[in-house]
Amino acid sequence: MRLPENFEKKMRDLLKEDFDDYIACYEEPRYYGLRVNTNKISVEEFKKICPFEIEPIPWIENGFYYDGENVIPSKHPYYFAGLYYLQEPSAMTPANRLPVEPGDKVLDVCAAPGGKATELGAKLQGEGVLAANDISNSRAKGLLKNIEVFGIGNVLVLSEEPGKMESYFTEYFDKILIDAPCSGEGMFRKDKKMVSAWEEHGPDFFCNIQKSIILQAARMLKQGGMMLYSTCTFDPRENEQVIEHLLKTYPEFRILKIAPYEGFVQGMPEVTESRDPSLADTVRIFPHKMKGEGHYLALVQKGEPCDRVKGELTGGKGKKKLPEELEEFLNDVKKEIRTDLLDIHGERVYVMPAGLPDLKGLRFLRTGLLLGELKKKRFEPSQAFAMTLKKDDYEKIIDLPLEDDRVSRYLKGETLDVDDLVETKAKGWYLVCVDGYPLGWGKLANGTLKNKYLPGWRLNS
Ligand SMILES: C[S@@+](CC[C@H](N)C(=O)[O-])C[C@H]1O[C@@H](n2cnc3c(N)ncnc32)[C@H](O)[C@@H]1O
Repeated sequence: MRLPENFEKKMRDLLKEDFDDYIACYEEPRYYGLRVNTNKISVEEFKKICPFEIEPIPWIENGFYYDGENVIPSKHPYYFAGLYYLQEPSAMTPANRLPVEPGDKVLDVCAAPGGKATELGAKLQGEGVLAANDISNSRAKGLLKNIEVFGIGNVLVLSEEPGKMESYFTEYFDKILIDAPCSGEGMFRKDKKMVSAWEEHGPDFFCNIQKSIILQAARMLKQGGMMLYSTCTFDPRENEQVIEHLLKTYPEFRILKIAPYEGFVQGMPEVTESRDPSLADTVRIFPHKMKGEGHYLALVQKGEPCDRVKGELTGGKGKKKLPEELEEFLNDVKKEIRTDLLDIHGERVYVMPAGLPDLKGLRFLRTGLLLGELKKKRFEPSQAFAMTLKKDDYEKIIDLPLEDDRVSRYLKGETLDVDDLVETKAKGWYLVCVDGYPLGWGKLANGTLKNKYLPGWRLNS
């Protein structure tokens, strides 16, 4: 593989006697990873039903290697059910090592396409709020889709400059992840195009952006809150030196230890001016030391640790009178929908996360969970809502086994005959599942199921 000369020289200086092992890795195949959505299925259960061979990623409890040269997990119905996300193994580490708890207010500053945001959202287990932002509007669309497939409803999806968000969210978040835009040196083996991108915009270009973003994020973090900074690059200017910049500007921050793994390499205080020894508690992932492509992580805390104010975040404005057609639909929903948090904008009905500040003026792709739309005298539930449900959360289910060819026909958008599965007179909105995991809606009449699977998500669309 062709690597730029100045990159090789830099890596030789950085790695010294390890350089030969590192460079030899470029002759090896890349690693493919899959991360289980623990919001929908336990790891144990997933191992039982996984239709292809997987091998545990030793430092990620819900992460597995798969043979990416021979299987395509992105075409499998379980992928459409949001049971897993495909992600390079070292890229699973940042969201895994940020200690998010249910009820936290969490920000992912550079979130698209959602590899880390989906894990942060799963860790919240429906409590608290995930604000997932990406400055690129087109990339934020992919982010929204991945968050919806994962069934994360307590969410804000934004496309903003972090500098603009600051005044809305000053010291608001308990946990922040910054997976910064970077020169991508750790991705050269995975994606050869990264090499020419690096030649165009290298570490010097990115380190100034990273230094701005980390300070902007720092101002949105609560006292006692934790922030994890990560990149998929090796250059010290984008890693230890960015953390040094944060500590210099805001001395109330300190570096925390990251839950260890034998393959992790310590951060390098010697590549900074301050030589602060606590930089050794940051983590470097190198492909010659463990089975992952490459990353850098630093976990920091602002001020002294303090308990999150537990309990209910302030809710909506009391019980609301709901439109009849919505009430009727909700009769079939067995899980609690907080009607005090419902927000109706024209036809669209949302369940908002509790305790949000006024967000007017920010660019959003989604605020809260889109429950569905009020059409003339009827309510149409959304695809996103279907994905947040478990099989037992809804009264009317069509549960197809994986081997049933109606699974792929449903995912392709076809109308299905299901008279063998429902009573003759059954009708209305049905939640279609594969092996008990919801895929989307269908509308039943006379034994025929009209396909309501979201057109843009269909198999082969
Ligand atoms: C490394 S990628 C994020 C990958 C993502 N965290 C994941 O795991 O799927 C960096 C992202 O930062 C976004 N970005 C670039 N500059 C930004 C800025 N100033 N503020 C917020 N996001 C930015 C890019 O559009 C890009 O999607």
